[in-house]
Amino acid sequence: MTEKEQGPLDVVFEQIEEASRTMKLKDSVQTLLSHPKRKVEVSFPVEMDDGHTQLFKGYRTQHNDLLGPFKGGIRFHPSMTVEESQALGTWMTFKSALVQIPHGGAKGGVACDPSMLSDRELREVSRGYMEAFSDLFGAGRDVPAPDVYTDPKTMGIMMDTYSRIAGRHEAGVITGKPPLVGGSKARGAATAQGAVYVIEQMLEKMKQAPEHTRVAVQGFGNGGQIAARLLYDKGFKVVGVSDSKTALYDKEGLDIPKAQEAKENSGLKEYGAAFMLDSSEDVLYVDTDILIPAAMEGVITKNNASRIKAKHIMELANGPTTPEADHMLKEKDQHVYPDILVNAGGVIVSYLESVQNHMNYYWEEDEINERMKTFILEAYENTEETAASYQTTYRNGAMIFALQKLEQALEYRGYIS
Ligand SMILES: NC(=O)C1=CN([C@@H]2O[C@H](COP(=O)(O)OP(=O)(O)OC[C@H]3O[C@@H](n4cnc5c(N)ncnc54)[C@H](OP(=O)(O)O)[C@@H]3O)[C@@H](O)[C@H]2O)C=CC1
Ligand SMILES: O=C(O)CCC(=O)C(=O)O
Repeated sequence: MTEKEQGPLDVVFEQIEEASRTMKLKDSVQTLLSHPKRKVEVSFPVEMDDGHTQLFKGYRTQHNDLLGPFKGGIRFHPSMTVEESQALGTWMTFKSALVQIPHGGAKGGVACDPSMLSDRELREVSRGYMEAFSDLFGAGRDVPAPDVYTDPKTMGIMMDTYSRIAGRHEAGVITGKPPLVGGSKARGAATAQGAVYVIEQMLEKMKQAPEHTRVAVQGFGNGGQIAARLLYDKGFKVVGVSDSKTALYDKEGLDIPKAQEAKENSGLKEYGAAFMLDSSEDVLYVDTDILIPAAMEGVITKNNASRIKAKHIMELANGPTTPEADHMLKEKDQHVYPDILVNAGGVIVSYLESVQNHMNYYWEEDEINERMKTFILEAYENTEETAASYQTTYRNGAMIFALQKLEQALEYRGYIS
């Protein structure tokens, strides 16, 4: 199989395999921790604006709930499949275990292109998905959240749908809701904010100032756009950004508020033709200290890893780097900070949102961020220490730490002795 054909499920299986081999995990335990508890595929009808009824396919993989209720986002994307939900759900299990929150892993989504749907159609797709999975979801069972092309509004509609079915207010069924209807004040920026804490910690260890640090970001949505802005506000030189259509580059540093305004209006191209790279993908290859892939899986492979110049790759997206690319980058002394650490701010604040929903009492943004920072920086230290003790990569260190926790949970819950 060539690297190009390696899908996210092959990637996550290979990552588990490598970590298990390094820590000499028993085959039987590896098998228990690799396979999902449940994979569900549904079809549900939606009446479209032109009067015809369209069938949509929805997915949810509940990978593992040893440490607590299943947890993980819902993605609306044309390429969504049950295999992708399994891969993403598996990463969620490892992420929750690494950052030590009491949750398991899951992920789901709908195969659709939200940019082609009206607001009403999108609302009906959101309601249809929640209705189809209402038996699986619930606080204490499986608590979804936003992912690619879903947002707080989607979460609010899904919470409302579930509450209607339950016949009572059920804020805790989903996280990432608008704060007015039970959301956390910090969840919107949490994924990016968590990555910023990790980046700042790394720079502190290297004694490097933000002003002398260049960053390029692939993806200009919830994760990428907010990360670019937070880093710009802290004085980093954000030399490159991209979305699915356009990449911008300025070696002197882009004006990120201006790029955000362009994105809000007609698109990143409005920033100026002089700053546009030939293709959106080219943002990966610019001269930068830190590269932040913040879009989709499988963007750094054996076919292009040799073109990456960044010394540090901070995976804000899930699964952007394939195992072969990981090894090529390591050979060139380029460090990959893994997704399950770097983008964990989102799920940590989601967990804190669940806690607030249970208490029905809501903290201020700074308080939530301080709590999240403690979780993510502890995970950073555990990743580094585990990697050092096994003389391996940060990815492998993070995976090993998570496997150790999950193996312990198997024992404590009576599955192994
Ligand atoms: N939202 C969250 O809380 C969390 C998200 N993540 C992960 O972060 C990543 C991004 O998610 P999020 O920011 O929420 O998603 P969004 O939907 O908010 O944004 C996605 C961004 O990626 C861009 N994009 C899509 N496809 C490509 C492509 N092929 N090349 C370049 N850019 C592309 C989109 O472009 P355009 O604007 O043109 O559509 C958009 O700017 C995903 O891997 C997700 O799983 C991880 C943890 C939590
Ligand atoms: O906030 C959550 O519960 C999960 C977010 C997510 O899908 C992810 O971390 O990939």
